[in-house]
Order: sequence, then structure tokens, then C-alpha cells
Amino acid sequence: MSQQLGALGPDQTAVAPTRRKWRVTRALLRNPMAVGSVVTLAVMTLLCLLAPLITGHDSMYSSVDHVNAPIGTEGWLLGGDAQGRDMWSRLLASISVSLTAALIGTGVAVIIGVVFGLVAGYVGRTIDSIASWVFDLVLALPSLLMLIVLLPVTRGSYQLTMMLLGIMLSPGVYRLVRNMVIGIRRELYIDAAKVAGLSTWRILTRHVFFVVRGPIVIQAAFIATICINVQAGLAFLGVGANTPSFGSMISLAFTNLYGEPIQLVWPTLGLVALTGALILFANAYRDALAGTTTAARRRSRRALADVVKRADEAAPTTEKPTEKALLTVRDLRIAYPRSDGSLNEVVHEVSLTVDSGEIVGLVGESGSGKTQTAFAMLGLLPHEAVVSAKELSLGGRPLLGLTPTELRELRGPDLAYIPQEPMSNLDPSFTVGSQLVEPLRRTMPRAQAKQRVLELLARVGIPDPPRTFHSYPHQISGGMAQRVLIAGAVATQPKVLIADEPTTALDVTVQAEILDLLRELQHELRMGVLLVTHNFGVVADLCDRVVVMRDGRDVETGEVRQIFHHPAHEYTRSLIDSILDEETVRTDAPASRAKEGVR
Ligand SMILES: Nc1ncnc2c1ncn2[C@@H]1O[C@H](COP(=O)(O)OP(=O)(O)OP(=O)(O)O)[C@@H](O)[C@H]1O
Repeated sequence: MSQQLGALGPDQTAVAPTRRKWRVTRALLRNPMAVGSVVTLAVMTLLCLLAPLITGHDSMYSSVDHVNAPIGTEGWLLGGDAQGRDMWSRLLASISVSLTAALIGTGVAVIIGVVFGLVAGYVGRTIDSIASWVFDLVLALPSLLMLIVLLPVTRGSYQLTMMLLGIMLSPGVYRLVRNMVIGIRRELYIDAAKVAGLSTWRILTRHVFFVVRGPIVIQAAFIATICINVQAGLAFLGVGANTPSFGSMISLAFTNLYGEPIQLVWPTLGLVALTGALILFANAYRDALAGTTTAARRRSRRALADVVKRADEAAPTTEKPTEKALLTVRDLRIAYPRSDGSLNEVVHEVSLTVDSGEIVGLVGESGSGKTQTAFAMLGLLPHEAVVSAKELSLGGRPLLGLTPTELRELRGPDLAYIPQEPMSNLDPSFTVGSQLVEPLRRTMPRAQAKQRVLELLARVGIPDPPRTFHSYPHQISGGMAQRVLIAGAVATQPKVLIADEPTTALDVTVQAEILDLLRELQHELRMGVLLVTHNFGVVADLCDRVVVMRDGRDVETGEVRQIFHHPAHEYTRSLIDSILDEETVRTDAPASRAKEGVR
């Protein structure tokens, strides 16, 4: 039986822009909430456009004979209000006013917020300071009070009022866009676009706006509901009394509440349907952007349960976990939900063991599933990952289904990790020393923890431990950062150490030193080590056993020596062949000379 089905959440898989656009549209079409809200909005808009044809009277026309006329009176579909006006035509006119109010208010807020947010976030410096100061000032103004105070200026025109409201709501859009732009302006693809000679305008509109447009749509839908409600609220208070509006309809219905309570129902229904549709659409759009909906999540869970059940039935296992295996993985599967609820399995039935005191290499080309497998053991997979295994245990203790607290207790004393990118795994806001002392504080006093960290820094070959202790990550080199992380990983003398390509980000000489250090520490502490790498040379240098992965499967497992001499799988052979033979002397001419030769 599988031990656990992982939790599901938004799928953040990166996909090409066009495919992503269609994925969002498809996800919207499959979501009843999105379809329902769009249909509601479309029907309301259509009714407004057809109002002159489907209503018998102008919304302002009043007939004494039709004061409080009952529903179904000929030519007065919903009857008459307390002033003898056609409720049906007033309802449609109110929808039209609300939609116009939403369009004006949202349009102004979005245009101002997006333009200034893009420019301030991208250009930064003085423009950012001035714009942020102005928008903070606008944000501090009490919007509703300002709209009432400015009535002499707007003269009750709801269009002008909504323009002012749009200005007052623009800081929300500005902040959203600015913060997102600041987050992406240092991305490498933005630098690449600059180097490719794209103008700032083109970068902003093509690359930056593309990323922020989704959240803007969601924010715009919420702003539209605010505009509709504010317009109705002001009309309820009597502002712009000549304009048909949900607010004025509700206000009049209140005066007639006991005589004709039904008159309150129509505008309330209209207001709720309009704002409800906008909010539901925003939620559905957010789900579609995130790539999954509740229904899709349910479908994914069912799909995985089926897959696991079929696998269990088809191949009842007779394999028993090795007695002495410290870390055991049996038939590990990892999948991610697609937006339609089906599962994309990226790791298929991978099995491996790591014994105490041995180094096992997990080798394979990029994308073969090595990191996913390692992260499953560490409990570091994203929460949308769907994980199952016949066994995933450390020292006999199951690793799947642990609570965050149980996982925290396990990491450190039992299981430690050395990441691929040393620099991005150190927090730039804290000194190296404080980051290393913190985990040790659980088991020893601060002074002792500091002493231990200084010893560890010396042990991993840091030349001046006190100085490095007080340095910030940007003040040390990549090689030193990796030594620091190794010191942190072995500080608690873990039983198993998982090292994910620990030398990839380092230059060749430092790589060799780090591998030597790992070998020494493993020997000293008798740890089991799982070394994730794409380099068979590293495996040959360091490992006792190796598991070869390809396309999410373990294609070959065995002793390193055995596999080097007799690789059973073609893929393993090609990986071994790809090790650079240092004895090989180059015989072809360098490209520059070859060019000369051509001339
Ligand atoms: N959050 C995710 N959602 C969907 N698929 C994912 C996710 N994370 C990883 N994958 C997929 O899982 C597969 C295995 O990725 P993994 O990072 O384990 O490969 P790897 O062998 O470690 O490669 P590398 O050496 O480049 O790090 C890839 O195809 C990747 O696209």
C-alpha cells in the first residue's frame, strides 16, 4: 500500500506563453464558476443593450396610474414603483449605470496604477520615490468622504465621481504592479532582452507586462465591485438622484418596505448578481492562472489513487527492505496535477537504498528526476506534488505523511542536505555565523553553539573562521559558501546526508577540494551519503554504489566498479563514455585557425 498521497495545490509549471494562454482559457471553460459568472455578466450586458427593445417605457417615465402597480401589469413586467415608474426598465438602466461606473472607475484605476507601477518599478530611483510618495498620499485620503466633499465639483455626475474614485483606488494597482516589477526586473531574461537591444518600452510592454497582467485582471474585477457598490451607496444617500441606480431603487423600496416588500427584491438581486459574478470570475481566473481548481484537484487525487491501486494489483511486491538499509526508497512516484486534473508523473517507481557509512551516487542527465527523488526524502517537494511510495523510510521510520514539526525534528540529527547553489541558500540578511548557530541552539546554549560552529568552520577548511563567522554571505566566495553549508549540514552529525550536485556551481579546482572534504567528513562521521550528480566522473571518484536515472526511472543500480566495467544499460554506457578523458590530446585545429585555413 502507498504510504501517503501528498497535498495538492496550484500548479506553477512553466509553459510557453501561447500554450499558457490556452491553458488559462481552457481552465476557465472547464470551471463552472467561471462559465456561470461570464454568462451572468454577458446576459446582463445584453439586456442593457436591448433595453430600448424589451422595455415599454423610459426608466424616468412616471405614470400616476401605475404607482405600486403589481408584477405582470400589462407593459410593466415587474410592476411600478412608489413613483409610478417601470421597475423593469429601471432595473435594466441600473445595471447599465453600474456597468458604466465599473468601467470608468476600474479603467482609471488600472491605467494610472499600471503605467506608474511599471515605470516606477522598472526605472526605480527618484521616479519610484516620488511616485510612491504621491500614491501613499492618495491612499491616505478617506475615499468615500472625499467623494461627498467633492460633490460641488462633480455635481452629482456619477461618471465624474467614478473617475475620482478610480484615482483613489489606483494606489492598490500601483503597489501591486510596482512590487511585481521590482521582483522581476533583475531576472536574467530581462537582462537578455536589454542586451538584445530591445527598447525599454518594448521590454515593459512585452516581458514585464506579460508577467503582471494576470494579477491585474483579478485586482480589476475586485475594483469593479467596489465601484459598483460605491455608486449604489452614494445613490442610496441621494447623490445623483436623477440617475437610475440600484442604490436609488433600494432607497425608494425602503420607504415602501411594509406595503410592497417585493420592490426591494429586484435591485438587491441585480446588485448581488452583478458583484457576485465579478468576484466569482476573479476567483476563477486566479485558479486558472494558478493552474488548478478544486474540481481538478479532486480529479488528480482520484487519478493518483487509481494509478497506485492498479500498480499495487499488477505487481504485488515480494521484495523486502534490506535489514541494514538506513534510507529505503521503494517504488517512489511523484506526479504533478495538470490544469485538467490529470497527472503528469515525473518520477516512476524509483527504488534505492543508502546504508550507513556508504556513498550512493544518484546519477542521470538533467531532468531525469534526481532532485525530485532527493526532495521527496527531505520533504521539500512543492505542496502540489502528489507523492506515493511502497516505502520511504529512514532507519525504519516512514518519511511520508510526517507533520512539519516531525520533519523539523528529523532534519538535522537524522537527515541533512547540501544544496546545489550555495549562495542562494544563505540568507543575505544574516551573518554566516548566526545562520549556523541558529539550528544548534535547539540542543545547546549559544556560547557552546558558537564555539562548535567556529570549530566546524575550521574543520571544513575555512582559513579565518572568526572572520567568516561575522561575514555576510556576499562577503565570501562561492567555494567558501559551499564549505559553510557543508559545515551546517554536518554540524548535527546526521545519519544520512543528501548532497544535490554540491559542486555544480563551483569552478573546477574548488570542486575537487569540496569532493575531498565530503569524502573525509563521510569517513569521519560514518554517514550514509546520497550524492546527486550528473557526472559519472564524480561517481567514480567518490561513490560505493550508483543508481542511474533516466526519464524519471531507475534504469540501473549496482556497485560502482561493476557498473563501470560492465554497464548493462545502453544509457549507463553513454553516461560513462561522456566522462572527459584527460589523456585525450586534441588533434583538430582551433576554430580560429580552421577559419584561416578556409581563407
Ligand atoms: N513543480 C513541478 N511541477 C511539474 N513538474 C516538475 C516540477 N518540478 C520538477 N518537475 C519536473 O520533474 C522532472 C524532473 O526534475 P528534476 O529537477 O528532478 O531533474 P534533475 O534530474 O534533478 O535535473 P537537474 O540535474 O537539471 O537538476 C523534470 O521534467 C521537471 O520538469
